[in-house]
Amino acid sequence: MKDAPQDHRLIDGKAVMARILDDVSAYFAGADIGQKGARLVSVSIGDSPEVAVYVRNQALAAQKAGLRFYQELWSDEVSQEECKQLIVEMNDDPSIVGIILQRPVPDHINVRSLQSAIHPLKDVEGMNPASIGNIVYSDMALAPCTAAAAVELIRETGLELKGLEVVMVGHSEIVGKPAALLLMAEGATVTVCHHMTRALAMHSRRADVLVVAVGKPHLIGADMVKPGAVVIDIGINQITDASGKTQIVGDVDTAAVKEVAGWVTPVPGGVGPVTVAILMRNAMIAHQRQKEVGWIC
Ligand SMILES: NC(=O)C1=CN([C@@H]2O[C@H](COP(=O)(O)OP(=O)(O)OC[C@H]3O[C@@H](n4cnc5c(N)ncnc54)[C@H](OP(=O)(O)O)[C@@H]3O)[C@@H](O)[C@H]2O)C=CC1
Ligand SMILES: Nc1nc(=O)c2c([nH]1)NC[C@@H]1CN(c3ccc(C(=O)N[C@@H](CCC(=O)O)C(=O)O)cc3)C=[N+]21
Repeated sequence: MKDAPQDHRLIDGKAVMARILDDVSAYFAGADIGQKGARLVSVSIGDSPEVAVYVRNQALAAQKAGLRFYQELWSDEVSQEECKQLIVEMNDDPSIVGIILQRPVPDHINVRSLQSAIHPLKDVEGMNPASIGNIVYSDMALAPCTAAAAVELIRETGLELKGLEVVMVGHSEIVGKPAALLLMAEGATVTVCHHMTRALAMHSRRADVLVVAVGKPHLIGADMVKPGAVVIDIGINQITDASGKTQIVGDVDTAAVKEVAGWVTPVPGGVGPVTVAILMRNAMIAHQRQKEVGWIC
């Protein structure tokens, strides 16, 4: 059975997304975006099913936000140099407000070096090392989208993050590490767990807020959660059930955990939509900054 969205323990990511997109579309409706309009460009290198869902939702959200959206699909045989060259051309194109480099990329591509080639003013995903560096200095303007979405959803509960025990499970560059930094900046006491952590449950059971980004269905069961805690499920996993139907689930056993936790984000309908909305908000911030420095008139 599907979880009913009106269940008060489930945080409604789609409602949060709608609210953020309203603000962004009001901005772009009032902003001078020139004759060509403002464009967001998504770059995928090679085909990947997990990227396809994300890109589809980005295109829909961009439309709602009043942005044009272009999808570039580069061959998985493209060279590092060619990619860099194409990114430099996009940096110089005033009609492009932001560039998204979808992950994963093929093995022969150095993703970090390509991410560095995206100009920080166009880095709407906040993944350029310079942008990541800014969050160490607590400058959160262009923060990585999924990490920022996790913070946004915790705020939705009305809880003050200051002083709370937060346990972050997963320490990837794209999600876990930046989320831990953002949560620290919010005043939480953050413990970061990963595959070498001994006794994960011992840590997770102490958490007032448990944030999970691993990619393993049902990693977090009810016995691993403190009663009344906030559980933010970032995982997106495609599974095939007993009847052969494919389904998207997170890293948390939502049905069981919501009987113990105070709040849980559902998958789908939780972190995913808010991630996409934050990307649009980052595009708005990027546009404002590009105007301030005279990149666009
Ligand atoms: N909703 C959204 O917007 C997004 C969702 N995702 C989803 O989030 C999940 C994580 O993504 P991503 O961070 O990119 O994945 P990665 O595979 O890059 O990272 C997974 C992390 O989980 C850790 N880990 C692995 N096994 C365990 C374990 N048993 N206990 C604790 N930690 C463990 C790994 O640690 P170690 O490195 O030490 O092995 C690693 O830090 C995926 O399901 C992905 O699809 C990702 C991006 C955006
Ligand atoms: N550079 C980069 N940044 C990313 O943030 C990134 C990436 N690469 N590669 C792929 C993963 C995956 N990811 C998703 C984000 C939102 C949804 C999403 O909107 N999901 C909806 C809809 C699901 C559906 O339509 O079935 C939901 O959870 O409700 C999905 C997947 C971002 N990722």
